[in-house]
Amino acid sequence: MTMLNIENLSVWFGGGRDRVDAVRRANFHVARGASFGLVGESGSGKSTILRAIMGLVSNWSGTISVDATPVGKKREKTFYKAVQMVFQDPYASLHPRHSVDQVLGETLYLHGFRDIDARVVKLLDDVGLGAKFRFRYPHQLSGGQRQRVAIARALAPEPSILLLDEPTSALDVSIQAEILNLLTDLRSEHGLTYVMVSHDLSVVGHMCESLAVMKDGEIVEIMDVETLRNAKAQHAYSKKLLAASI
Ligand SMILES: Nc1ncnc2c1ncn2[C@@H]1O[C@H](COP(=O)(O)OP(=O)(O)OP(=O)(O)O)[C@@H](O)[C@H]1O
Repeated sequence: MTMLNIENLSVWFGGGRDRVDAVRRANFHVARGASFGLVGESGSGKSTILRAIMGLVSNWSGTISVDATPVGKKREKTFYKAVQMVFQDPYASLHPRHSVDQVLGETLYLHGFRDIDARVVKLLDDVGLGAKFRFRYPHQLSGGQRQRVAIARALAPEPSILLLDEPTSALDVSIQAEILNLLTDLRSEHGLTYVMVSHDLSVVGHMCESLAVMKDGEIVEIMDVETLRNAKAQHAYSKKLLAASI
C-alpha cells in the first residue's frame, strides 16, 4: 500500500530570467513502512522535494498524495498530524530560550493532546533521552541530544511519515550512527514511513530499501538498495556517484 505518492512534481523559485527550476517532473512512491532515499550532489533538488511535500515552498505543480489523498496548495492541520520533518541542523531548529518541556509540550498542545505530561515523558523515553532532560535548554544539550529532541518533536503528533533532511550531517561522526540506529528502531516500533535526503550513499544503503538519484532537478534513476550494493546502477550519472563514494 502506497503511503506517499509523488507525480510529476515540479518546483521553481523566482520568475522570468531569474527563474530556477529546482525540481523537474519528479515521480516516486513510497510504500507504508518503507524508507526511501534521495541522493545526488549539492543543489540537485533533494531538499526542495522534502520542502515541497511539507508545504514550505510556494511554487510547485504536480500531485503529492499522502495515504491516497492528494494534498492541496495549503496544507490542512490534519496533514501535519500525518507528515513531519526533521531538519539537518539541530542547532538552528530549536528555539534557544525554550526548554525541552516547552518545545514538546507546546507541540503536543497544538496538536490537540491533553495528557501532555505523560506524553512528554514518553517522547523523551522513545528517543533515548529520558525524563531528566525535560527541563533542560538547548545550550545544555549536545548536538546529538538536540537532534533527539527534534526527532521527539517530530514524533509528537504521531505521524505516519517522517521527512529526514540530512538528519546526521551536522553531527560529530562519532554520534551519527547512534542517531541513525535510533531512527531505524523508531521506524519499526512506530511503523513509520521515511523519505531521507543524504549526500552519503553508505547512510542511504544502511537506512533505506530504495532510492532515487537526482541530478540538476531531475530523478535520473530509481533503484533498490540491492542494486546499489551490487553497484549495478544503470544510469551513467548514478555510476559516477557510486564510484565517487567508494
Ligand atoms: N529559496 C530558494 N530560492 C531560490 N533558489 C533556491 C531556493 N532554495 C533552493 N534553491 C535552488 O534550488 C536548487 C536545488 O536546491 P536544493 O537545496 O533542493 O538542493 P539539494 O540537492 O538539497 O542540495 P544540498 O545537498 O546542498 O542541500 C539549487 O539550485 C538551489 O540554489
